[in-house]
Amino acid sequence: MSAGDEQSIDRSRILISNPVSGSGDHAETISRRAAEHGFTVRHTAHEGDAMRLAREAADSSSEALIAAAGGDGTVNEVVNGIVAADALESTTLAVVPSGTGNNFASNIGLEGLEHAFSVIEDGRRRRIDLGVANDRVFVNSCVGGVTAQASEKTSSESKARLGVLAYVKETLDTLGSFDGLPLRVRTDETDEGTAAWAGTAMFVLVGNCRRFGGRRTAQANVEDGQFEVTIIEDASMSELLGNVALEELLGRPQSSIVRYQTPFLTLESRHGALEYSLDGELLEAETLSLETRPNALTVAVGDSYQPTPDGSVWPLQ
Ligand SMILES: Nc1ncnc2c1ncn2[C@@H]1O[C@H](COP(=O)(O)OP(=O)(O)OP(=O)(O)O)[C@@H](O)[C@H]1O
Repeated sequence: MSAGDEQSIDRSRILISNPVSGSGDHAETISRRAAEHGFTVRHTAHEGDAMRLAREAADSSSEALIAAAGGDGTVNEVVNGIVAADALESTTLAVVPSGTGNNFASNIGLEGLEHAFSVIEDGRRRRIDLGVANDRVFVNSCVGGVTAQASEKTSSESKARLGVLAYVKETLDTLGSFDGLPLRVRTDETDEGTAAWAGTAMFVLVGNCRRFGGRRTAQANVEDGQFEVTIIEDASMSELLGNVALEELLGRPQSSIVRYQTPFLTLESRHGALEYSLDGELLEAETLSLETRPNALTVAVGDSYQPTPDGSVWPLQ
């Protein structure tokens, strides 16, 4: 960087843009709009770059507004960078949705690129919970047992009817069979030497943000300092679907669907390392220790933002 570049940098407004997220044709528009709003723009060159750039930006400013332009993966990296710089107190996160799923953006009430810039200027600031899994941070969810491929393929009709379970169904349809996750689960209420739950899970969802994806996939309250955990036990699909219908009808959990609300939990594999997805980014671990950091991240949110999914209370429907 030349001395001239150095002088033109506004250290308090940095936009980190992933040029290949989503359809990959937005970088120019975002750069132009960002410059109009006084942002210094940094483009990522490869995986991991958004985290590095966010860390540098958060480190070099006493009061930073850092915008993540991309999808959930970019947001996840940027938040990890802010945490690595130990700059949560002095940083506000903004999001300019330009990824494929943009789950986090819709969770904070953003309706698109132009709307995101108006929220940056005029939107409320809220402090939301973060999730930590071993040494990595996540904003939306930590998922085990369902592939990213399955979540991409899941139809909106299926999501509207089945919510989170649509992903499980899609996985089974995609893979034909799924061996399940051999797990022991401990929560804050587990006594020493015992497990809150042990068995083979088809699916584990540790939710932090309000929706898992789609419109009806209620997941968690993002300002309560708690994870909302859903474990789908190994069961036949017809049994599962019946239980989902019963849960909706009776308003209480059925067998094969286990739910916890807890500020921390441990997922221990009983057979080697398992693969988890943190906001869509993969992580392999034999033991995953998860805890919330309550109200840790300041975020610019749209008018439609609310911390709970559609005002639901636990257990979520
Ligand atoms: N210049 C780059 N070239 C290739 N990959 C990149 C580059 N910059 C970032 N990446 C990677 O691109 C991946 C996808 O980014 P991101 O998740 O933001 O978009 P998306 O997958 O389209 O959206 P969503 O996750 O919301 O569905 C991330 O894993 C990130 O590390």
